[in-house]
Amino acid sequence: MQPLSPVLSEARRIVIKVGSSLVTNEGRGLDEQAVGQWCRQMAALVREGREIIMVSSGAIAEGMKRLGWARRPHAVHELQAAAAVGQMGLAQMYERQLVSHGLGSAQVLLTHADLADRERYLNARSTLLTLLGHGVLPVINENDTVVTHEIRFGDNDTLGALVANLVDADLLIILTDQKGLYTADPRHDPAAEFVHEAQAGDAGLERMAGGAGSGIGTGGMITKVLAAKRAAGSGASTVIAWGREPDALLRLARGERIGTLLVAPTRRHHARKQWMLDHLQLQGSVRIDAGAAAKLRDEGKSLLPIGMTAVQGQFARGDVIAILDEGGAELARGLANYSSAEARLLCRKPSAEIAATLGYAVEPEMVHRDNLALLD
Ligand SMILES: Nc1ncnc2c1ncn2[C@@H]1O[C@H](COP(=O)(O)OP(=O)(O)O)[C@@H](O)[C@H]1O
Ligand SMILES: N[C@@H](CCC(=O)OP(=O)(O)O)C(=O)O
Repeated sequence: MQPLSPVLSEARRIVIKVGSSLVTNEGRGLDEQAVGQWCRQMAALVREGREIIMVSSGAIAEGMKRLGWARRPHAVHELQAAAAVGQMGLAQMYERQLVSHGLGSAQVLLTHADLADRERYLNARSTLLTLLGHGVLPVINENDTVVTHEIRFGDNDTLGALVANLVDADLLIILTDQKGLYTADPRHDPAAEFVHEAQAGDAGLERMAGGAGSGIGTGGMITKVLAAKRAAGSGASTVIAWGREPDALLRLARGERIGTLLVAPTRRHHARKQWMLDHLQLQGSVRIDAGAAAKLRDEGKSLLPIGMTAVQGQFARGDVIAILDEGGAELARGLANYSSAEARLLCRKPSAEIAATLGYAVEPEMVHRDNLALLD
């Protein structure tokens, strides 16, 4: 047996994506038994302190079955109608199964526009982190009924990767109908060899995964390989594994090497920091006092409004801003929770006064420490 992998066993925040063919038993109808198995394992992982987010496909396949359609329609409005019908069944099934294993559940439907817009991105992130903080397991799908064709994620592999980026996950697990990635599509090439491990983003992987999908799902392996590359951008590694492998999730979380592991070349904090440092054009900055600077630098704390002494420039919630020390030297960069206009009103105010000052409070921090990169 291969040695245990710390990339797997040390992952605290995990996004788990399951594809349509698994969830709907190859299109025959929701596979509640399989979903029950994953829910049991996810509940056990949450109890041991891991944070789990699920991305589940299957709405269109289940909707087609409920509507009695044998073939996948091409018209977008028909796909959207099927998704609306099927999503009801998906959500009910997850809720039933998660509750039976003692977990609260929440449905989150996202579109591309939600993640492209800075403010909605931060809102989605806050909501998901709040749900995790309450021990509730979010079950995400694309909001198929409102998206137009051009801006669909289409496959949920991409959505899984973007969610992993959104919440700074350590690991993305993609469960599918194959044991993992092969050097060619095993449905068509009996000589295809299994790939145990590779580096996420390796161009050779994209050539191996060129073939189409199962016919039930939309992506095939190529979207999984590209999802791994995307997830690696924020430092998350990806595992592609067979969803019917007994106790796959528990075994992976113990570090067992099942499936294909696509390792992110850079670790999480480094990748995020690099992303912020790569922002050449900052919209503005906040100046902070010596006490706040020490909290950020020495204790790894968030920046609270009380430590801010001045605000320069024009920026919106979600923009990357510079954080300057008393002398004006750049100390850190981070994502602003409040716009420059709001921040000006919040300077030197305790967080308890944010709501009274602005009429609302989004977060107690000006920049949360998870969204903050200290300069060396
Ligand atoms: N190199 C490859 N290795 C494994 N599977 C491949 C490869 N290339 C194409 N595939 C196909 O991708 C399918 C999985 O993708 P898909 O049907 O979209 O699943 P899901 O619904 O889980 O997202 C497999 O059944 C397989 O036929
Ligand atoms: N949002 C869609 C997912 C589309 C899809 O087929 O995804 P996948 O099976 O993950 O390739 C649904 O729920 O049907």
